[in-house]
Amino acid sequence: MLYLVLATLSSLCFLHYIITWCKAKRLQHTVEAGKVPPWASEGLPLVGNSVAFLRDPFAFVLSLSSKHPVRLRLPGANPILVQGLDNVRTLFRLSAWSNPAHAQQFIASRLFGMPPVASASFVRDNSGIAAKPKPGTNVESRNRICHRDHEIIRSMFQGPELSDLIDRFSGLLYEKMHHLPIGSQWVEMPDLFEFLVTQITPLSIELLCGPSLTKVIDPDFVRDFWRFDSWVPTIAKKAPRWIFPQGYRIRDKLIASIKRWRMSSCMVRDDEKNMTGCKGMKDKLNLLDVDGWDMDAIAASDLGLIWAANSNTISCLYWMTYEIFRRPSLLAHIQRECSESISKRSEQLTPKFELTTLLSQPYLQSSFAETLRYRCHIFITRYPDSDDMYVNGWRLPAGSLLMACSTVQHMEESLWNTKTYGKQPLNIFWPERFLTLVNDHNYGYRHRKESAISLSYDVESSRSDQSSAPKQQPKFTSKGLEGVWVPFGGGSQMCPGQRLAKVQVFLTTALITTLFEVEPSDPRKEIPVNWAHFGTGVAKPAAPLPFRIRRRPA
Ligand code: HEM
Repeated sequence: MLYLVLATLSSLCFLHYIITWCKAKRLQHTVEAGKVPPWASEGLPLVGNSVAFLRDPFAFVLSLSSKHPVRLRLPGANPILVQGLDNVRTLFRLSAWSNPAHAQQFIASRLFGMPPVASASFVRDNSGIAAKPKPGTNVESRNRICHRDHEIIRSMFQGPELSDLIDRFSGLLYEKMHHLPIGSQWVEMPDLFEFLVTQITPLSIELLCGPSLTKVIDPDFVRDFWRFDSWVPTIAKKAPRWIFPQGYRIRDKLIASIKRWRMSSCMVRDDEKNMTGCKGMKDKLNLLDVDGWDMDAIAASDLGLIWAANSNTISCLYWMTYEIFRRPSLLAHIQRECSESISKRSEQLTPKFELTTLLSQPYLQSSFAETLRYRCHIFITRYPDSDDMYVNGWRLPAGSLLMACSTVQHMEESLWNTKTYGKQPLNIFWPERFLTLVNDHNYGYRHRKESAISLSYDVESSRSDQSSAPKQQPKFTSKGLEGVWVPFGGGSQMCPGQRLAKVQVFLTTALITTLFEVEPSDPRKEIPVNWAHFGTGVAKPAAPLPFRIRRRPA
């Protein structure tokens, strides 16, 4: 009897799957303008795509057709996943049509604990992010939170304050690396991720908030910050506080520390103001005049910014150093490029790098690009709230949550050259994907017959592949990657911190590879990914990577 019930149920599920699949296919081939995307094929009638998504999100998004948008049935939301290169490009181009306020409200209150009375100010403001309010809106200028927040962030990370931030980060990093208590003897370390987190996070936080938050107010802040980071997927899925009190308790503690730091900064004498953080963080205090905002709201918003500034960048730094140190020939290229970038005015003990030269080195650039291609799994969201959005014949109804997924673009075979002339499949880290030879117009990553470089970078062969090194100097290229390589999103809402992230990752990699020898305990060990974080940004490792380290002779 049980078998009969099970057999009937699975037949029904299969039938349901076939019906939704056929509907999707029929719609895909319909030419009528303004068709709404079909539902993705689903196995179980009531739970939609939730089970498949929660069980293995990576496999799930790759199992969907990658050519057209589909509607998903997920827990608590029915977003439209925008797929297909032209559709993703159009979505990014139409970013200004979508209203980021809803995502901002969700992220600020749900993820970073902003009181609802303050986070509601985002959706009360329908005047848009531009300096000029949208026609027909009538929001008081002090309540134009979307525009004011956007302006503070833009001037901090893309405007005049950026070069100051870069200089300060460089200074802090040189100091840190010079004084790291590691000498000429090997030191065994339990985990590369923990090492980078402990060394680099305090610098990034000091850059924004000055030294007192992590040194005086709360010496456990960095440890708690990364504990909170591990709870982000759970909290983002609206898990209730009474079931997971620990994650919320850590968040409350971080917010309380930031609030104490904010209060203490207000009392600092004028001649000590440079100890209280960067200009942008001070400008954020002006938001206290927005209706509903108080110091709790500012502290929650600060936590969001500290998270945005650390979580992805340090994870990217980890995967990039992990790949470099397990591939001796790649390490040799990187060390050569770093040595070429050392400033002539450098002292012997602490080499200083010419940033412009460092940032344009081909192997550093291609390793960074490939790390983000391979390891970044982020949902980039857009929300058309008042009008339907039209994307290449598809009508995306107003009020729908639209998502593009970096994984879909980064793993789509038809967008990348993987087959010819020794090129590597997309499930392998291979920086040469982004390299081409000078005077060769057949770009490495695109699907073309001729290939630029055919180096093999698997761990096995990397120890002996020096002989196959290209005779010409390779060149980094990212031409034509709009909508294909999307770790920083796209269009007018693209990540404002990408320049700073690049400087932080390049400079830290340069100093570590120049000053230290680092040996993973087992270079062949593939570090598994913690898929719970899928959709939130650069992947987190699911296992420690023990290594040993010693200072290289000067
Ligand atoms: C490898 C490192 C990073 C990655 C992969 C990354 C990725 C992203 C992505 C995909 C978005 C959404 C873009 C869109 O909607 O089109 C975003 C937004 C944002 N990122 Fe980054 N990011 C990184 C580093 C940083 C850094 C270092 C900062 C600041 C110091 C930063 C600050 C922000 C902020 C404030 C936003 C929200 C912007 C807004 O709402 O207008 N990010 N980031």
